[in-house]
Amino acid sequence: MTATIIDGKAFAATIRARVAEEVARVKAAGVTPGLAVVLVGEDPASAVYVRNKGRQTLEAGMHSEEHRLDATASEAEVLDIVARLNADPAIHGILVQLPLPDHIDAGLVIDAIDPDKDVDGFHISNVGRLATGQKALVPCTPLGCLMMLRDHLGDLSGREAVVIGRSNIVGKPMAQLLLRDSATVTIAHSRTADLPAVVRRADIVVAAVGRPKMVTGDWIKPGATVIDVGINRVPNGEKNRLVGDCDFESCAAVAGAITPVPGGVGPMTIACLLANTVTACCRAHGLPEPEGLTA
Ligand SMILES: NC(=O)C1=CN([C@@H]2O[C@H](COP(=O)(O)OP(=O)(O)OC[C@H]3O[C@@H](n4cnc5c(N)ncnc54)[C@H](OP(=O)(O)O)[C@@H]3O)[C@@H](O)[C@H]2O)C=CC1
Ligand SMILES: Nc1nc(=O)c2c([nH]1)NC[C@@H]1CN(c3ccc(C(=O)N[C@@H](CCC(=O)O)C(=O)O)cc3)C=[N+]21
Repeated sequence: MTATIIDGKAFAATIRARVAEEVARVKAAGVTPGLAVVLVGEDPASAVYVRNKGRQTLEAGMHSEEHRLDATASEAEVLDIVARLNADPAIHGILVQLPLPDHIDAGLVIDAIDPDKDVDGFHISNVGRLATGQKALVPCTPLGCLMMLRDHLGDLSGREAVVIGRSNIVGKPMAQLLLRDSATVTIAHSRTADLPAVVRRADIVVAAVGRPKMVTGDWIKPGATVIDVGINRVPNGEKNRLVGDCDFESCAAVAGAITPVPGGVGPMTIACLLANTVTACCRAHGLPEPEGLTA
């Protein structure tokens, strides 16, 4: 069997086109959705992400701003910028790029963001709202994965899903979203006993580990849908190359469908960030919410 390749890049372009339509509608009502990104220090791994984000925000017709601070900036300086953005009526979405330098408490900074502007969905109230089934802003990477799964599989109810990784930004919210869609969810991590056997049960595998090509084809149930969240830079001659957490060749030989890296989850993450910004803007102004762009 050879897997269908789920084209995240193409799917993300359709989401961004929908976002642009919604931006036009909101602008006609007199509001321009605005996204602010806060960067502390230079993280080379995040450079492409940040560049693409800024460009695509403008292309969708939104207002975009970047606030760059030196790596030596104090926690108080970061909190001060967040406070100003919270109070700024032109800003509907705030994203503080992670990781932050070690001397800054990331949890403190995230929880200082107005939850209604927290387009990453990392604030403790959004985490709690998602977990309790209330209206929330949902983390972009899991939201993008969910959209691809629904698009490819339709109804997810009753399906066996295994999420590998339990981070607050990917694994845990992914599991919450799958649970909300009535999948039977297992969260695996570094202490999971016999991980290959656990993954072999899955109709849906979401790999969010950060280990290049860890998941191999012999772990995959024939016909399963594999979502590869991993973004790993590995040396390739003079340059670096991006690979996922799944060994694409061997997994694609067994899976029913698989996302590539690059061109899978990454572009969907950015598209969902734009979608969350329009959603936050509509909620802030009491405008009807976009359809099909939320979880
Ligand atoms: N495409 C995109 O838009 C995005 C991609 N990413 C990528 O996704 C990957 C995961 O990111 P993130 O969640 O932030 O990473 P974290 O490092 O925060 O979490 C990794 C998780 O993987 C688990 N893990 C580590 N080693 C193993 C192992 N050998 N077997 C099983 N589980 C293991 C860890 O378990 P434990 O908790 O026990 O330590 C942990 O829960 C990275 O490659 C990252 O670059 C991240 C965000 C967005
Ligand atoms: N507050 C915060 N929120 C995040 O969502 C967040 C973050 N911090 N810090 C870093 C991680 C990583 N991340 C990526 C998003 C898109 C691509 C992406 O577009 N990747 C392209 C390729 C990019 C390339 O060529 O390097 C792809 O996979 O096709 C990658 C990585 C979001 N993150």
